[in-house]
Amino acid sequence: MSDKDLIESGDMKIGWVRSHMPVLSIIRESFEREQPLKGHKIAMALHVEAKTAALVEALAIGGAEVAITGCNPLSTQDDVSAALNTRDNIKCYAKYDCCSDEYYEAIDKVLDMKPDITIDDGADLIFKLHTERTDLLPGILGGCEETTTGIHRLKAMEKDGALKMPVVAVNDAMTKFLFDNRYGTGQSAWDGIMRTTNLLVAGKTVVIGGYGWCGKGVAMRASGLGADVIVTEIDPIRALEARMDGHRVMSMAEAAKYGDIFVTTTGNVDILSKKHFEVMKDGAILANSGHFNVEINLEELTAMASSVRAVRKNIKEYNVAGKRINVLADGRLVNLAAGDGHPAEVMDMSFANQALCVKYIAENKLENGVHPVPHDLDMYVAELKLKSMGIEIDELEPHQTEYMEGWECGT
Ligand SMILES: NC(=O)c1ccc[n+]([C@@H]2O[C@H](COP(=O)([O-])OP(=O)(O)OC[C@H]3O[C@@H](n4cnc5c(N)ncnc54)[C@H](O)[C@@H]3O)[C@@H](O)[C@H]2O)c1
Ligand SMILES: N[C@@H](CCSC[C@H]1O[C@@H](n2cnc3c(=O)[nH]cnc32)[C@H](O)[C@@H]1O)C(=O)O
Repeated sequence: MSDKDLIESGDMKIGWVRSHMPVLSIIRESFEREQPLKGHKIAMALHVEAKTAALVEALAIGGAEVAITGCNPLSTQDDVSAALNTRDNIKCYAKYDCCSDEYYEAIDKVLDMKPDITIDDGADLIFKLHTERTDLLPGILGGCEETTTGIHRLKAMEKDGALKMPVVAVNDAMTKFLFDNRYGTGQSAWDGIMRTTNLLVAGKTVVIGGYGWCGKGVAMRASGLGADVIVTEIDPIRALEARMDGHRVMSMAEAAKYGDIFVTTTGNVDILSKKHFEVMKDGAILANSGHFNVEINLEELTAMASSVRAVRKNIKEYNVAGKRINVLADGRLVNLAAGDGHPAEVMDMSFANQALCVKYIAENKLENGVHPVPHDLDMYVAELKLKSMGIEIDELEPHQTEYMEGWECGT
C-alpha cells in the first residue's frame, strides 16, 4: 500500500470507531474547550489500532503533546499508525511485527520526549523508567495502567518499595474490567478465533484456562455459540462459579485430552505445556487471550515438534508424534494479533476512564504508589454510557433512602 492509501485506510478506521465511542466523544469535546492537558507530555504504550487512536486524538485535542508506541509486537495496525503521524502534536513509533529490539527501541523513543504522564498496557514504559531511564523519573507526575497483569506487576513493585511514581489502576475501575475484560474479551477472542480458522464452534469442546473476568466472558460466548465448555482454575471460588454457571470443571491435565479449542485467559505462565501437548487430540487449536506470549509454552512445543509450518494466515501447525497442533497468532493475544481487538463501544468506557484519569493526574499531586480510579469518575463514565444508550434508571425516593439507612423498620 502507498503511504497515501495507508493514511486513508487508517483515517477511515478511526472515523468509524470514533462515531461509536460516545462517552469518549463527550470527554473529547470538554477537553477541546477546557484544555486541561495544555503543557503536558504524554508517553503511551498501548495497542496501536483505531480505538486507541481515538483516545490519542482526545488527549492531543486537550492540549497535550503525545508520543505512542505499541504494547504488543503483533497488535499494531500500520495504517492507523500512519494516520496518527499526520496529526498535530502526535508522534507514533509503532510498527506491526517488529522484532524485540525494534519494540524496545520504540519504547525508548517515546520516552525521549521526557513525558510527565505515562499510559501503559502491561507496564512496559514504567518498567523501562525504573531500570534504564531512571533519570526521567523526577519529571513524572504519574501514570495510568490499562490491564490486570500490568497492575499485578506494579503492585509487586510497590510491595518491594521499588515503585517510584504514582500509578492509577485504570483496569480496576468497574466501568473497565466488568465490561472490557468480560464482554470485550468474550466477543473479540471469538472474533479472532473464528475469522482466523473459518471453523465452526458449535459442537466443539472448548477448554478455557482461567475463570476470571476474561475467562467468564470467553466461556459465556462459547456456550452461546453451541460449544461444550470446560474450565480449568486454581481458585476454588472461581472453579465453583464456573461449575454453577453450567460449565464442566477439571484439571488441565484431564481437559487437555478432550479439547478441540483451547483459550488461555489467566495472565500466568505455562497454562499449556509439554504434559498437555502430549495428550492433546489431533487437530487441537490453541489460542491465548490473556497476557503476552507466555501462557502457551511454545518453546516446549517447538522442541517436541518434528516440523512446523504455516497452514493459513496466523495459524502455525506443529507436528507432534503424527498429531497436528495448531497455534493461533504465535500464542499472542488472539483478539488483537488476529483481529481488531475489543468492540468500540467497550473501549469507549475503558478509554473514557483513561482520559479522565490522565486529567486527574494532571490536576492532583499524587503520592508514589498504586491508586484506584476515583469512584466518582467511574460512576460518571457509567452515567454517560447509560445516557448514550438512551437508558434511564430509577432514583431512590427520600423515604426509600431513609428505610435503607435506618435500623428501626428493618424487619
Ligand atoms: N485479550 C484482551 O484483550 C485482554 C483484556 C483484558 C485483560 N487481559 C489480560 O488477561 C489476563 C486475565 O485478566 P482477568 O482480568 O480475567 O484476570 P483475573 O485475575 O480476573 O482472572 C485470571 C484467572 O486466572 C486464574 N489462574 C491463574 N493461574 C491459573 C492456572 N495456572 N490455571 C488456571 N487458572 C489460573 C486465576 O485464579 C483467575 O481466576 C490478564 O493477563 C489481563 O492482563 C486481556
Ligand atoms: N500488552 C500485553 C498485556 C495484555 S493487553 C490486554 C488489554 O488490551 C486492551 N485492549 C483490548 N482490545 C483493545 C483494542 O481494541 N484497543 C486497545 N486496547 C485493547 C484491554 O483493555 C486489555 O486490558 C499484551 O499484549 O499481551
